[in-house]
Amino acid sequence: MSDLLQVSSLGVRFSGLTALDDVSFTLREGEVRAVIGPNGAGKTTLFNAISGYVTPTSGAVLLQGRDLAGQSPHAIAEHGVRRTFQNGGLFPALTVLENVMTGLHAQTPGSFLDIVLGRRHAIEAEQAARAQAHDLLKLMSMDHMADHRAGDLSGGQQRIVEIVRTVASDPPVLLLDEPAVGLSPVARDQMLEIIRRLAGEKGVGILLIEHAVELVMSVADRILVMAAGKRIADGTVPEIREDRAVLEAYLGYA
Ligand SMILES: Nc1ncnc2c1ncn2[C@@H]1O[C@H](COP(=O)(O)OP(=O)(O)OP(=O)(O)O)[C@@H](O)[C@H]1O
Repeated sequence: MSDLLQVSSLGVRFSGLTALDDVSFTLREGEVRAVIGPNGAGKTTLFNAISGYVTPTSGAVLLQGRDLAGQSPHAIAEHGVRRTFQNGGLFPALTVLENVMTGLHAQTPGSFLDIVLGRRHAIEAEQAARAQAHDLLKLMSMDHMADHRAGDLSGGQQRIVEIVRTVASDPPVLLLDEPAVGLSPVARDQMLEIIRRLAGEKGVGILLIEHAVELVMSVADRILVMAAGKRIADGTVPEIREDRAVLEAYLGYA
């Protein structure tokens, strides 16, 4: 599989504090890549720098060869690097299906006015979007919730719908910030399954911040370990389990 994203020597400094120090890694198509590290390691800063919410002080973020570093969050999302936030904000009064359709909106030709005026191409586009949203919900085993109001769903279900909405536009890269935090064991398993399917069946490259190490070990293909703004290890699950620097710096024993 080819590299989708190449992060090279990325650095972020906040007036005197180096929050991210010369971090490099790659993300392949269909790969689940976890980023772990103790509090203050720089994980959120890394996500913010990749998605444009903070401006990197140095380095590059190449998406399929094109450098996105320093562009606005909106431009980076348009290029296909999408992220979810811990409280992503679905439209609570809309149904699950309608929320997913809002994620397709950018791809759907035909303005609201066209739809209101009943113009044929707009109606066809709307029907196609509806069918596509259903397919996506089915792929994520959420189709039975399609007509529920988003505001009536549990927190975990809302987070799943937010992920479905985020991937509705087929972004090549998805950044997930602690998707499983606070979920029940059942919802957590469902979330893991969804992450695997997005990578395995849709080929999305997924970058995942997660504190629950056992969850990371069960879902990630490769793990980037950070401490104090630096990359301290990078490798497959067995490699990371054996890595001395990780055991010492992250897990706290020598
Ligand atoms: N906007 C900011 N201004 C100044 N310092 C910041 C800012 N954002 C983060 N930092 C600092 O940068 C360092 C890295 O923080 P960051 O939030 O990226 O770590 P993290 O690994 O995500 O931690 P956690 O697991 O606690 O969320 C910390 O020392 C933090 O205080």
